[in-house]
Formats: sequence, structure tokens, C-alpha cells
Amino acid sequence: MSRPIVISGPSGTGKSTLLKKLFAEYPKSFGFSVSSTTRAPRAGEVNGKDYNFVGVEGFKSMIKNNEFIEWAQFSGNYYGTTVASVKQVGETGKTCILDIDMQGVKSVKEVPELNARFLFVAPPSIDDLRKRLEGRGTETEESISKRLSAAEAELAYAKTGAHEKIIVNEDLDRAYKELKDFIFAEN
Ligand SMILES: Nc1ncnc2c1ncn2[C@@H]1O[C@H](COP(=O)(O)OP(=O)(O)OP(=O)(O)O)[C@@H](O)[C@H]1O
Repeated sequence: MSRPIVISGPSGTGKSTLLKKLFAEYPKSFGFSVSSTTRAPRAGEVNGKDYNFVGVEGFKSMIKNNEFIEWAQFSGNYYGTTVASVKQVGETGKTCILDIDMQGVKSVKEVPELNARFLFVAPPSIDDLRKRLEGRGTETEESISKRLSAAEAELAYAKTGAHEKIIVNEDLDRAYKELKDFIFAEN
């Protein structure tokens, strides 16, 4: 089973952009884990594919059994990622990619059996990050401020050496090449 790759970095740093390129170039090699949730399935959502849909009691007993890498409650529903769901991606012959924040990185580190590899994507500067978030056109001024202060914490955490590789996403093609070099390196 290939080792899961954890990709983190401030919001707006270009993680989705890089992963989109990777999935487009290698459509069969990578996968995301399926999250578990107590919310009701929406029309067209498939159990085991979009989410693992579970009842509240079931979810609570999974928490007790330590099945989650991390879980949270949003607007009355539980959401989480199980250790099993990450392993399942590996069992299909794909490499699991986890696109998560600093808290998630810390949680994955608490599950040594996953044997994950950690990659951090940094912006060239906080100023560039602000410009990207503004340019993406998806954020209000308030949410940009929130993301920039979270970015400071993410960057400080990266400085502690928590990641095996830090890529500065300045020139996109160059950053993408560095991403592939890391992902496909023998490990
Ligand atoms: N190397 C780059 N140079 C300039 N702009 C970039 C670069 N990489 C990505 N961008 C742009 O920056 C914006 C943010 O990128 P993206 O949405 O991929 O960030 P993200 O890290 O996935 O953010 P989030 O964590 O909020 O999902 C997008 O508009 C994207 O087109």
C-alpha cells in the first residue's frame, strides 16, 4: 500500500490548483478518502462514494472506538475522516491524498500506522496570498482577514519542521514539478 500524502498550507496558496493538475495528468493514481457524516444524503449522493452516511448513535460509537483521525460538528451534523477510509484508498492501489489544515496534520501525526508523508505549500509572501484570495473572488474582506491570520499560524507551524517538504508556489509550473518530484520519489 502506498503511503498517504498529506498536503497542507494556507488557504489560497494553490493546493486545489496543484491537485487539479495532478488528478488531470494521473486520473487513476490518486484518490481522496470518503468522509463519514450524520447529515442526510442529498439527491444523487451515493453512500460509500460521496460520504459514508451513518446515524448519530453509530457516529458516537465510532468516536468512542477511536476510529476517526479527526471529526467535527457543523450546523448540527457530525463529519469525520476515519483511519479505515484512508487505508481503503490505498487498498484500491491508489495513493490517498489528504488536503487538510494544520489541525488535521497534527491529527494525522497521531496515527503513526498511516505512515503518511507531509507536504506544505507556501505562498511566496503573505501579500501574494492576499492578492490570490482577492483574485479568486470567492471571499469577503472578513473571510480574507480570517484566512490571513490562519495563514500566519500555518506558516509558523511549517517553520517547526513538521513537513518533509515545503514547496513555495510562486511559478505554478515549477511548483507542480516539485510536487510531482516529491510524490513520485522513492520512499
Ligand atoms: N502559482 C500561482 N501563481 C498565481 N496564482 C496562483 C498560483 N497558484 C494558484 N493561484 C491562484 O490562487 C488562487 C487560490 O488557489 P487555490 O484555490 O488553488 O488555493 P487553495 O490552497 O486550494 O485554497 P483553499 O485552501 O481555500 O481551498 C486561485 O485563484 C488560483 O488560480
